[in-house]
Amino acid sequence: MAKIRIYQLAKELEMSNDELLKILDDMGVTYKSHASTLEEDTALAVKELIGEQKVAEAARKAEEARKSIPHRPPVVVIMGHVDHGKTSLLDYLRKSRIAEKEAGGITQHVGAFEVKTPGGTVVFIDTPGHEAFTTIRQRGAKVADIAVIVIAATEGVMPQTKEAIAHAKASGAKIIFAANKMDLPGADINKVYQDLMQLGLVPVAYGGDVEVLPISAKTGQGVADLLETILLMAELEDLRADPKAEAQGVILEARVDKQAGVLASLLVQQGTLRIGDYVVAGECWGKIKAMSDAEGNRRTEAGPGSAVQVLGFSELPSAGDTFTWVPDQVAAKEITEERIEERKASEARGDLQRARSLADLMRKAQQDEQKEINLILRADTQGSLEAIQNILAKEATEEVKINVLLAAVGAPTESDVLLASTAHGAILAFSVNPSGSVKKAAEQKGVPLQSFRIIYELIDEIRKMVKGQREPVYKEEILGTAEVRAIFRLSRGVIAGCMVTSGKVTRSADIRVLRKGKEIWKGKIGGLKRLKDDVREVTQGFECGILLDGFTDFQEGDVLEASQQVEVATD
Ligand SMILES: Nc1nc2c(ncn2[C@@H]2O[C@H](COP(=O)(O)OP(=O)(O)OP(=O)(O)O)[C@@H](O)[C@H]2O)c(=O)[nH]1
Repeated sequence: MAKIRIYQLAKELEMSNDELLKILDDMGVTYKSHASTLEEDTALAVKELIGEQKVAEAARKAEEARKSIPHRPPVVVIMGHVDHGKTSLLDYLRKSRIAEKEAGGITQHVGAFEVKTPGGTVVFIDTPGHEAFTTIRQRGAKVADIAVIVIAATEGVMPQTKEAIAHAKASGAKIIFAANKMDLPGADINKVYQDLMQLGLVPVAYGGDVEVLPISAKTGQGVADLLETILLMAELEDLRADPKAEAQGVILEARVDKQAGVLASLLVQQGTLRIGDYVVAGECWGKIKAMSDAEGNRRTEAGPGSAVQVLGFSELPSAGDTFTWVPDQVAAKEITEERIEERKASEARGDLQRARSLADLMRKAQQDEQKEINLILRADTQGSLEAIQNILAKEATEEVKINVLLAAVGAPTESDVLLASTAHGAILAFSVNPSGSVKKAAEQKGVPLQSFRIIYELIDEIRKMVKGQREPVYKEEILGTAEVRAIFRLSRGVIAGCMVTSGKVTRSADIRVLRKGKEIWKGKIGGLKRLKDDVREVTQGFECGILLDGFTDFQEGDVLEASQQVEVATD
């Protein structure tokens, strides 16, 4: 930028001459009039200053806009080891809520309920345990802001307590511990403190920042303090939601009622849902015909933090799907149809890339530029677990952080698979055998699960994973061949009508076009059809239509050779 006159710069910066002159005064720049020329350096400095001011102004406005959005109640899930008192605590909270109401108040299960306290409202997810929570999380929806993990003070931290901590951490929820059963003579809160310390969680009572509240779900002792702590934590989190926004939230549960039809419980997270609104959730849509809340009251609208049961979905939505408001039926139908099409196309393409080993996971993580690898460790003894964790700590590098979600004694469980699947992690098992059902679950969800018997093999695997040494070696495997018998020129491309003459042709295969035995093109398939349907593969003896990605110049008699790259074991 060369020299510039003040009025020119003012025009460029879309401000008045006087405004710019004032800025120059503040900067200590001397001038005669608005027609004076500014040195290049000065003009640049002015521009920079104005730029900074604009950014600051935009940030201030954004913050102001955020602050004008009202607070919303925190959503809490209760987790913990079996029999530690999750259901009892939920029951107590539910009852205390009804007690305030007139006698005879009925409740209905709508997936969540509100507890009103003088300090504010708290929404509790009405299903204890992490299964429900994780199923919801699996679909990518964040439901709970805070997890209350119940620990019986008569027993202390138990295996599922650790699992619950891992689940809560993986979801990004804040954690509050409730040391339960304090009414029993055997209760010892110090044991709970010490057990938590062992996990690296330092309770407030020991100078740390981990909240541990003594309660009794039976007598209700401490429950008010627990609610207060939840609300305090929520205040720090500054949770807000705009009731005027388009309604959006999560499906908590759904079922078919023989008389009423599809009943879906949902939690409104943003905006206000009203009778007559159209919504889409996954591949389903609905027009809200009726809504009712946990008190059994009919509702005409539901704002942020409300859990309601709604009537009006066309089909059964899945728990964990997010729902969003759409303007009308046309939009609702179009969006869901598009989603169904997309899913079918991706299934036909065989898109679902699944990591099968740690090395796969590592590579995928690198592709996604993910810097953390999430692992679940399972071993036969505490000693082996510690040894493995020490090794992991040593092997992690600047680039690759290893995050142990859960390290526990015993065989991997289905809940581990859920956790790994939500966190895109892997399970390493040492000297423990995963059951058949767990292996199957891992397979289905695409979670790498590797078992080791010899510690050095496990160390080796971890090293390779971290150092990314295990460069995959691929070899080509011929799947089959198809012969071009007819050529169809359509608006969307040229389709080769083929007969599969050997093996099979799959949608994801690499294709070589051979003419008189010579390769004339190589690439991918753009579409594979049997009759009118998109298919994943066609086997020998069947006819199919093949559309290639970037090749249209077919001739009858051309041979399409399908192959795929397979990874060769290097050790
Ligand atoms: N004395 C006493 N007993 C309690 C308390 N909380 C729960 N219990 C009892 O402990 C047992 C287990 O409580 P639940 O609430 O069913 O525990 P849970 O964690 O929901 O158990 P699962 O649903 O099986 O995982 C029941 O017999 C309860 O009555 C408490 O604060 N004090």
